[in-house]
Amino acid sequence: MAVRGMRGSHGSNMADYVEEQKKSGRKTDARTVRRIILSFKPYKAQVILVLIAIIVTTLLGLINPLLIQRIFDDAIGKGNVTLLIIYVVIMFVTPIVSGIIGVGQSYLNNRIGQSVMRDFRNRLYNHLQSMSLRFFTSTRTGEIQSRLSNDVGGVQGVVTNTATSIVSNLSTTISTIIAMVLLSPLLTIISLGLLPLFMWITYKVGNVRRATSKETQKSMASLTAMMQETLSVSGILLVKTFGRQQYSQDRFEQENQKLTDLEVRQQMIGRWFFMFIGTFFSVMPAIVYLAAGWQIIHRVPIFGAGMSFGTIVAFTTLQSRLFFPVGQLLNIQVEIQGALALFDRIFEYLDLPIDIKDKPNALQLKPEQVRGEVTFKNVMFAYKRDEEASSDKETGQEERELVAQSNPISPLAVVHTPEEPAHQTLNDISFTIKPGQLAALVGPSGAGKTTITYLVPRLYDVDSGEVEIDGHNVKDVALSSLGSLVGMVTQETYLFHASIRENLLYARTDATEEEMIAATKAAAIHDRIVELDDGYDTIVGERGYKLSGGEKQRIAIARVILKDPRLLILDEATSALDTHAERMIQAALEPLMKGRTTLAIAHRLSTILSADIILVVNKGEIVERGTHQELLERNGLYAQLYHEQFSQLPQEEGVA
Ligand SMILES: Nc1ncnc2c1ncn2[C@@H]1O[C@H](COP(=O)(O)OP(=O)(O)OP(=O)(O)O)[C@@H](O)[C@H]1O
Repeated sequence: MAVRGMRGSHGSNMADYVEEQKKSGRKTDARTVRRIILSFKPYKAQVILVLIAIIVTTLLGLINPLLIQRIFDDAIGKGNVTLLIIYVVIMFVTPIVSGIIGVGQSYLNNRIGQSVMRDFRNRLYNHLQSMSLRFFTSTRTGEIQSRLSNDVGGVQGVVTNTATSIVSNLSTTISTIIAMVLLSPLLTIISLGLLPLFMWITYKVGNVRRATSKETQKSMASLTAMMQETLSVSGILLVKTFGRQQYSQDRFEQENQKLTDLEVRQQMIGRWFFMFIGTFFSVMPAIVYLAAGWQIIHRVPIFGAGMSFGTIVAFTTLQSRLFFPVGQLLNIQVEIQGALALFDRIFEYLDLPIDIKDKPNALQLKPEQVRGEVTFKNVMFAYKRDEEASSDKETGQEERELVAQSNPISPLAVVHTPEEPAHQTLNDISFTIKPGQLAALVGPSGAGKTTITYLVPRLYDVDSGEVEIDGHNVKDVALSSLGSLVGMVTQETYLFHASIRENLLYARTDATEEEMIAATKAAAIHDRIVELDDGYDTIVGERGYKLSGGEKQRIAIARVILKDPRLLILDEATSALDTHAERMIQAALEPLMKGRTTLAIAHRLSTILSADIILVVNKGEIVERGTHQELLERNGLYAQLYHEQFSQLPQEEGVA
């Protein structure tokens, strides 16, 4: 198993876990099993009820075979009709009672099993929601979805049926064997002598099944990721505009074929073995007839037990009763081994350490009490090498390289050699933005502007130095509190596949209709929305693709206006809009920036002209700072950027 992805401090828990797993497969198995059992704890009462039901039905199941002996030897043998009728009535009633209990038991089974699955899905989803951005930038979305759906779905059968199936089959087996021993120890030894051998082989088959199962899930995740990447709006756009349909299809078909082969292999593992066991159990009665017949004909009571016809019939009936549960138990063992692999994958995600979380007693800052001063003090930051940051430990270097060759846009495609040092993204960044001020970040592409903005709402944590809001280190502030203080308008607008109203109210579910309309009016989008067929109830496509770029941006701006954050982070879109659309955006932004501290990655002349302070970023450092006039006079990088990029922009845009 590739474990490279889990090196470094962020992955140390996982690395230990995997190391341990390698060292002692059995110990981890025990640990996995213990964790699975723990997940049943909230349903203890129901589990006990199921156990009782199982024991009762098992005992009921023994009554009929044992009665057969009595019917032959006591009732028929001695010509007692009354006894015969009594026994027959009992034989009628027992299966009915046991059947009714069985129905109740399977209802409980499903209830418990499904509840455990629900808990797993909830835990996984909640845990993943708490993971930092770092995790999502280094893991394929499809991979995450696959764990939530395929893996959890894969263990469903085991969780709903296997536990009870084990108990019920085990108790049937044990009780039947006891009854068999009571009838004839010799015949029991003859019939069951090979059982230990079967068990051992089954264990081996199970191990192979487990390995294949892990492979299969990996392949399934890969397929899901591929679908997710190429069948999304952006993905299909890329495929079509590059004319790479054939290439995508080939890649998909290849992985799909691999999955098919793996599935077939998984189903076929141990098939021969189970055929052998089946045959063995079918011919066993013949051997019993031979051994028992021999005893009766030659009148040789071995182990002191005399053999009767009743005993032979009862014994073979018991024996046939044994075939099903033993077969099931052997099979279950194999299935459990497979399921353990899936549980390992689920637990792996649940064990991922959360790197950005609240301190104990984290500060809750009330938005109305926050003045909105933002300070960076000697901030150092580097994106961890992908290897360290990646939580996707299944994806080793080889796979990354493969992905890189086949899909250069995948986040996994970043290939680093282990010797490559982490690149310092931000170096000694210090600045203060006073309450209500507008600070504009300007600088060449890749300079680190976006990264600076990410540190304010703690999407990433600084390596050293401090980021403060009103003098409080953001690391001391509760994340939920930061979330309500900071509003972000990103370059790429993300809208849910829902109505415009729902998308707007996402910012504040309790906003009134008037507040919502005031926000859309401020963002200069209200008139456009009411023109749409369904007005505010118009459904926007995934990522809002049915709206134009400028409209989407204005909806996103209205959404933030509705949220009314104390601090605004604005990443102005670089995509060129026509002058009219630009003016609309401009009109939308002005009320948004008013009265709150704004940190803007500025691409518009109007924004930099109205900025209280311009911070010029280059290669992770602030190289110049000041107002537009001051910086022009310095004739440094800003002046150069200004002359190259901004001074050619349309004049009206420059009017702040
Ligand atoms: N998730 C990430 N993992 C690793 N490196 C990253 C990540 N995101 C950005 N970087 C790198 O960090 C550096 C700064 O990126 P950043 O996005 O902050 O630049 P920027 O100034 O905002 O650029 P642009 O104007 O093009 O958006 C770049 O070299 C970039 O490649």
